[in-house]
Amino acid sequence: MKKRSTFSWVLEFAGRKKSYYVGSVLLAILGVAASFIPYLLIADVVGKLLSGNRDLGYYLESVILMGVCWIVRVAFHSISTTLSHVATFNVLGGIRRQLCKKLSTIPLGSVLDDNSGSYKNIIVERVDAMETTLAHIVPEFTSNILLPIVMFIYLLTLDWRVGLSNLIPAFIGVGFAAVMMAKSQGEFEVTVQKTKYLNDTAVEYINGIEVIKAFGKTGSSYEKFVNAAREGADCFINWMRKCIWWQAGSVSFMPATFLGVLPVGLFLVRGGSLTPENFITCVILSAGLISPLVIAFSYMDDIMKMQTIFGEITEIIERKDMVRPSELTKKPVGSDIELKGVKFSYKDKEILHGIDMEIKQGQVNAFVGPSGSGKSTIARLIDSLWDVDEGSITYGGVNIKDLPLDYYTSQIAYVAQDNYLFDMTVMDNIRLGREGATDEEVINAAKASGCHEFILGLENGYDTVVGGAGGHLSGGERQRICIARAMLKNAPVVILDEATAYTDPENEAIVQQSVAKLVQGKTLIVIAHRLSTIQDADKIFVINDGRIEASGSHAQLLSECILYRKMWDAHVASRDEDAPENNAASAARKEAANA
Ligand SMILES: Nc1ncnc2c1ncn2[C@@H]1O[C@H](COP(=O)(O)OP(=O)(O)OP(=O)(O)O)[C@@H](O)[C@H]1O
Repeated sequence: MKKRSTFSWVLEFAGRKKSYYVGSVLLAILGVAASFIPYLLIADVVGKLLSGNRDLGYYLESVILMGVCWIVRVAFHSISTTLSHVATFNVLGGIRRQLCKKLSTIPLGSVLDDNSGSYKNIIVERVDAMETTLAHIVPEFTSNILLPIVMFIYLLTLDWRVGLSNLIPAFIGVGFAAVMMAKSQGEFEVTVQKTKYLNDTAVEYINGIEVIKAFGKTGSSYEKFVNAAREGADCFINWMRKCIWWQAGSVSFMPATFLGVLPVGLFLVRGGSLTPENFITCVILSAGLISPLVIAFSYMDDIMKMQTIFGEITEIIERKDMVRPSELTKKPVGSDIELKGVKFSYKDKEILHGIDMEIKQGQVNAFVGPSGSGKSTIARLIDSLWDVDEGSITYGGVNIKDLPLDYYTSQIAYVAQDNYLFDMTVMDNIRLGREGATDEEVINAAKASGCHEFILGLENGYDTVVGGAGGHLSGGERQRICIARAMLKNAPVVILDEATAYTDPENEAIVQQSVAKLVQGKTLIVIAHRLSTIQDADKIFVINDGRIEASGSHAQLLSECILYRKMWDAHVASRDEDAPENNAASAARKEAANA
């Protein structure tokens, strides 16, 4: 596929503000015209002075005209820069929106493969870093490149030989700049990688600070961060070392137009083929070429940085989405779920080696098996967080790949091991379960999931803002809020991945009661390590090393499956307080019987 240019991405992200960039360029061009006129006036004034003109009025008019041109130039430049800033903020907003949207449409694995710090770095800092360049480059690069071009063409019309002589030092300077760019492109990418690594290490250090303190690893973890900072600094220094001399050569020669104009011009004046007036005009115009060129070339470095950042952004934006139709064309019948020959790998490691299972509507199903056997992976595939590599998953007889993502996600309520709470109020965190739910509905869901009382006990009740990832709440409280969220969603299929993982024995009964209410009349898939919590399930799947070892009821498996029996014996031996009433499946049954 042909690689899109940074320019075309910028225009796409600018959206309806594209015309602002166009306006910015047009005004920059008008600004160039206003900047050029004073040079013509100066040349004319010098010519008149040399010819002995003593008309003061003429000189005064010229000075006023130059002042007007200056004001017009500043006005055009300001408006041009304003327009370009508005368009640029649109571009940055567009990029951030598209990046965030993309993270929700690509498979979860594609997101998890990278450190969360790198995403934060790209979405916040890297995008921010483009602001100055992008906003200034359009008006300033345009005018600073255009003005010397216009002046150069005028110089050629005055005397083509003197005009061309301007290019001698410029060519030498460009040669230096080309070498510098060739040398620094690779180096710059390394510095970007190192900076990213430094950022990731900092985020890791902050996220893991609790573990670091608990295990007394402050020194070693800090060392990793310091090393990353040192490597980052070293590669910047290395980069500078490699290009500093070339950069010095470039900035020394590039503006030194007089190195060409003076000897050539003097030679021509001496030979009589160039008048002294034209020679002075050429020298003035040549001097005027310098500063805009220097400014224009100072943007080269920024352009390169911007290209690298765009490379990082587009790498994410061009990732393959989970392909799903936008319209519901095949309507599922019921909510049976069937997996046929499902294979799945994380990166290159195959985790599921051909899973076949049927999950019947309204039944309680359980996944049990050793840690790392693939239980959560199956649950995530059913929840469509990843796509299967081989085989299929159907919902109500329709392949889930043929169902719109919005529709399918509305059918499944997934309570994961570590459900995330956002840094917003408890009310809004629960409301995430169903957009538009009223406060009353949220409170009812909280009551049903047994968290109403503890929420009322919080500082500001339902308006209490929980910390990032729910850090201000206990594990059990977070879990109950997540169950309330799932309850509010009221989806026909409920997946509970270790729903009681964080719960102490006292609270487990409360959570189990909430779960029982949540799953009433629904298809339940529960992943549990405590086998007593699922012994009344309609169907238990024993997963072992990415395969289904056996399936059936608790009684069937006890007599037919050695692995299950071993797990049960181990559980019974370790269990001391799992009472039958603390049991998700049996509690669900009791609720169903009472209903
Ligand atoms: N995002 C990931 N990237 C790479 N490997 C992963 C990822 N998630 C899980 N795995 C690996 O896949 C295997 C199955 O993991 P999974 O979480 O499905 O097992 P599990 O049976 O649910 O385990 P547990 O009972 O301990 O939660 C494990 O070896 C795990 O290390």
